[in-house]
Amino acid sequence: MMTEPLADDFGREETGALSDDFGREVTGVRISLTDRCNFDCIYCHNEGLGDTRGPMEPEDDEMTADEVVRFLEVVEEYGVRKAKFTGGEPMLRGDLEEIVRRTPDSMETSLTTNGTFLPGRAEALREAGLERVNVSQDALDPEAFAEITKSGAYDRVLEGVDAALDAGLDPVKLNMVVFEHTAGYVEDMVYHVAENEGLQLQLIEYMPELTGRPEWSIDIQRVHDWLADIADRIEHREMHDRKRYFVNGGMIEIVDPVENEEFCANCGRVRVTHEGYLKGCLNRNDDLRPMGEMSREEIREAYEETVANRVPYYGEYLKKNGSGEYEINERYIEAPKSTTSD
Ligand SMILES: Nc1nc2c(ncn2[C@@H]2O[C@H](COP(=O)(O)OP(=O)(O)OP(=O)(O)O)[C@@H](O)[C@H]2O)c(=O)[nH]1
Ligand SMILES: C[S@@+](CC[C@H](N)C(=O)[O-])C[C@H]1O[C@@H](n2cnc3c(N)ncnc32)[C@H](O)[C@@H]1O
Ligand code: SF4
Ligand code: SF4
Repeated sequence: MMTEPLADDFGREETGALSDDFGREVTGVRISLTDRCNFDCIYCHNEGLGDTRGPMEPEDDEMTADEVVRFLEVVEEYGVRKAKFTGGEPMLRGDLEEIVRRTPDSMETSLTTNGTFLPGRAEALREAGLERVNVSQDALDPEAFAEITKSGAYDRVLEGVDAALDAGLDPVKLNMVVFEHTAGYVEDMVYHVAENEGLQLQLIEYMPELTGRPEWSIDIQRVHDWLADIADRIEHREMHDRKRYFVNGGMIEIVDPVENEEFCANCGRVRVTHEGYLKGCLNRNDDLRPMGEMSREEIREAYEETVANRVPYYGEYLKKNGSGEYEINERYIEAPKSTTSD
């Protein structure tokens, strides 16, 4: 089947974006607003920061709204045109609407959430300037959902998806982690998004790097092959070189970062932890860089250094040895380039 390149969806027009030594421009930031969560998904990587379990109350170490906005204003100077808010559960932040409202207008603003707090807040988020939302929904089955998320909030999540659609936060991407516990629900989800306007599906390959349990992984190539057979059309997204399959009018995107050098070679995002550390790669915790007291000058310095030190995880930070297995490139063991935290 013909695969068509997609129009640039990653804002690589003349933005003045910084590039790393591997020619990867950074045009997006992904900000964790908290590492607290009301779910306890069995697979959760928490954006590479460890366990989400713990108290639900706001914590002192979280960046304030002012700090988040200052950071966004600074990286806007560097051509960043996409801001993604995530967590933990970002909707546990009562000031999310304020943060979204104060996000620079030049940025496409989106949110990844478990959906439970969207009823009652989706409208206000839309009014504040949020453009779209990704909602995690791993199955169309309340029992499987409860087993995976350790929560009984299935109906509430469905209400959240409806609230987002009603508020015009579309397309709503349903995020489904594909692993042993969900593989049997992929087909249902594919037809679910085909039948429901405004929905898209994002099938995320289970990443065992930070969570352990490699035995839960399934071969994502099988899902690609099945979709390629039934798809009317296939596109490539510039971000991460992700594939998008169109089935009966529904769009299904596969996020397959595990041992995927092409994915890392097309990675143009810097992450920020809820505590205000810059992070060049989801899978690493040895490249965290504090932004000090978050003065504009400190943010600029830390951001420039972070971009300059980014390396593709698969293919450079990890390299294949003689037996074809990935191991840490000696360069990054001998000369760590950053302050290490946790
Ligand atoms: N390894 C790796 N995984 C990623 C990366 N970006 C996204 N993912 C995986 O995909 C999950 C879902 O991403 P989302 O926050 O919903 O958004 P997205 O797909 O990155 O972005 P949009 O499709 O533009 O909304 C993440 O939590 C990761 O598990 C990345 O740069 N590296
Ligand atoms: C860490 S959550 C944070 C936002 C929000 N709490 C949510 O669940 O959507 C962001 C995304 O990461 C995905 N995710 C978490 N752990 C993962 C893993 N081990 N492998 C692949 N994706 C994972 C989740 O499914 C979710 O879509
Ligand atoms: S809802 Fe999101 S942050 Fe919370 S445990 Fe699940 S994947 Fe992790
Ligand atoms: S370098 Fe690879 S693993 Fe790291 S954040 Fe980018 S795509 Fe993910």
